[in-house]
Amino acid sequence: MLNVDITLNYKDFALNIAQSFPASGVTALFGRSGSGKSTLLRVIAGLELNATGRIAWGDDVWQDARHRTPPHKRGLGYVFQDTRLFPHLTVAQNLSYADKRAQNHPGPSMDDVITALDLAPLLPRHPATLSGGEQSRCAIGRALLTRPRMLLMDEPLAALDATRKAEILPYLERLRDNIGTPILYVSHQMAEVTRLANHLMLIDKGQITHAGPLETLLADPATAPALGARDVGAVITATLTAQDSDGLSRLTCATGPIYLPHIDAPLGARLRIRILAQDVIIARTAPTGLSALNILPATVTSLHPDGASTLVQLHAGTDQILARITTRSATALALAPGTPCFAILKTAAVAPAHIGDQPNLVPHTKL
Ligand SMILES: Nc1ncnc2c1ncn2[C@@H]1O[C@H](COP(=O)(O)OP(=O)(O)OP(=O)(O)O)[C@@H](O)[C@H]1O
Repeated sequence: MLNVDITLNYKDFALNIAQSFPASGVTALFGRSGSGKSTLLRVIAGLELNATGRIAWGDDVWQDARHRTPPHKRGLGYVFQDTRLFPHLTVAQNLSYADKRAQNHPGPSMDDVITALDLAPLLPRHPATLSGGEQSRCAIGRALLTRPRMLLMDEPLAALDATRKAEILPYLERLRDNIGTPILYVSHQMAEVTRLANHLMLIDKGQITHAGPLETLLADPATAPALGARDVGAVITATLTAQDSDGLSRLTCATGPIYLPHIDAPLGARLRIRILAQDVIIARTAPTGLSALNILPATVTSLHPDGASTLVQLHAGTDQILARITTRSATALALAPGTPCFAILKTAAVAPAHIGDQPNLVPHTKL
């Protein structure tokens, strides 16, 4: 566990953080531009000399009033959007450079990293001959081979276009589930965060406003203002059960089947699906003669009116769903906590980028 209790004052900005960071899985730090994400990473790394307070990794105190552990002795790894690979070295040499200087902590072997990131075909090449996504994979591999206690990733995919990003996200899911190095992941892309993170922290004006398991925070209407109207939406867990001949994939979630455009995953895969609140509509009775295929029985948990629109939190089996409807409709349907209803989701509303593997974490010590 990383414990941070620090203050840092710039002329027009103050960072005030009192927070514990889990030492497993992927913790996403999400906030708008200028909220303090990169500054917090630099404080943890020991690069902000004006930060006051205490930082400790378990019993190992990195900073207090009397002492400050230099950055290179904290056992942290970094990945930035600028990959910073050594241009004169091949991929293999970049990786062995890190391997030879590795910290004396548990961590993945060279083979583990090459397999997880599919680096074998790239080993003889120089960074300049690689695509942006390939360079990112090498940079992540190199950082992991320093066997860090924690990997700090500051918008590592920000320089990539949507296609390259989609290519690299499955590799990051694989790292999360197979390598076990805890990751603190800075992003302002909610789609990326919901694919990767199992823990979420929202930061605003230099303070962490919400922290908790990703599923819980995304289903909490209190976090909606921090996420912004377009990004509000819960995640549900579903199992891929069939590939239908008309091109749809059938999944089973807590309250029954749902159908989505073809998902390229093996049958039985446990998937995490992000459902945006703006894509869900609500009916009091089971609709008939409707084109939408996904009609989930649910119960209203709470209502959160905000002017003309109302955010409705629903329970659908063990899943929670958020729906944004007009306040007029919420009144017309007489919705109240406990009201049984149906949550309706258009099949095409779920973008492929919003479907990922359900996290299946391994403990760090497995390695
Ligand atoms: N060295 C500095 N001196 C003065 N102000 C700074 C300094 N570094 C950062 N700031 C200010 O601190 C605030 C937080 O910056 P930071 O880079 O941490 O934000 P961020 O959340 O990472 O943003 P982005 O998503 O745009 O990268 C900003 O208002 C920035 O202008």
